[in-house]
Amino acid sequence: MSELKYRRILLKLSGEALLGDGRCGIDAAILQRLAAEICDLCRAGVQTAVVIGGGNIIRGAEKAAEGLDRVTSDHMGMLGTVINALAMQDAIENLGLPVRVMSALKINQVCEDYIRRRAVRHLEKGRVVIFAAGTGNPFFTTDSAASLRAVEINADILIKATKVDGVYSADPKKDANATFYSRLTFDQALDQRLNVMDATALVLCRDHRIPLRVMNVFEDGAVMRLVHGEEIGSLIEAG
Ligand SMILES: Nc1ncnc2c1ncn2[C@@H]1O[C@H](COP(=O)(O)OP(=O)(O)O)[C@@H](O)[C@H]1O
Ligand SMILES: O=c1ccn([C@@H]2O[C@H](COP(=O)(O)OP(=O)(O)O)[C@@H](O)[C@H]2O)c(=O)[nH]1
Repeated sequence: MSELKYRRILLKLSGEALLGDGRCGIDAAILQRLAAEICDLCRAGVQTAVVIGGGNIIRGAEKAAEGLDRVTSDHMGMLGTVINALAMQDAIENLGLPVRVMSALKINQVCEDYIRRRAVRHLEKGRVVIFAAGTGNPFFTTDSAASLRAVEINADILIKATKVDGVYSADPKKDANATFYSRLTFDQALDQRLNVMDATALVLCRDHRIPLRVMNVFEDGAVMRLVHGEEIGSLIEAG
């Protein structure tokens, strides 16, 4: 394969993608496949940091709509991301790669606290770093956490691996006539309210000039091709 285009990436994995055909929880085969892809990236020399969502376990806003206090339900959502992160840590470790979960909430009998300088050090040593518990604050999403960590660790790119092939003119799951954008600017995504990522996440990437790729999490080997420069999914850049 060609030279690496990106040497340090922040990979945002959809929590919901871990569901598979189930209604709640983690599909072992999907977890294994994603862990293997992360290991391949690391072995190819890509410093790989990961943020995993929690949509397969709990979404705070949905629980709040059912009557639960919003802050409490967001705390539950963040703990859900820790569960996913621990599962991924185990899967990666079983494939023989060093990996650390770092949590934005303090649960240091379970995993490391998030400390930026330590995270960067882990990456430099070739360890996979999984950032858990989102930003540590309610009312945010793991997409915002992914943007924040990408900026903090100075990632070359943020890759959002999700359930659609990229960014469309409208939600392709709801509008069959939605057209695909292979390239667009953050301002375009914000102005046109292309809800593939929340505004906080988009603004952070825009202001700190971190390019964002949105791609399908179910496409085997796509992240590897992407880090070698192939155009995959949609690229969102500062204008
Ligand atoms: N303009 C758009 N282009 C692409 N996807 C969109 C758009 N608007 C809404 N979506 C939806 O956004 C979803 C991805 O965001 P989200 O639900 O946060 O997923 P994730 O679980 O990856 O965080 C897609 O599955 C898609 O249905
Ligand atoms: O900084 C954060 C990140 C996440 N969450 C909570 O964790 C849940 C799971 O994350 P998300 O919905 O982003 O997961 P994904 O859509 O990526 O699976 C969210 O619904 C929120 O309730 C939060 O409160 N603060």
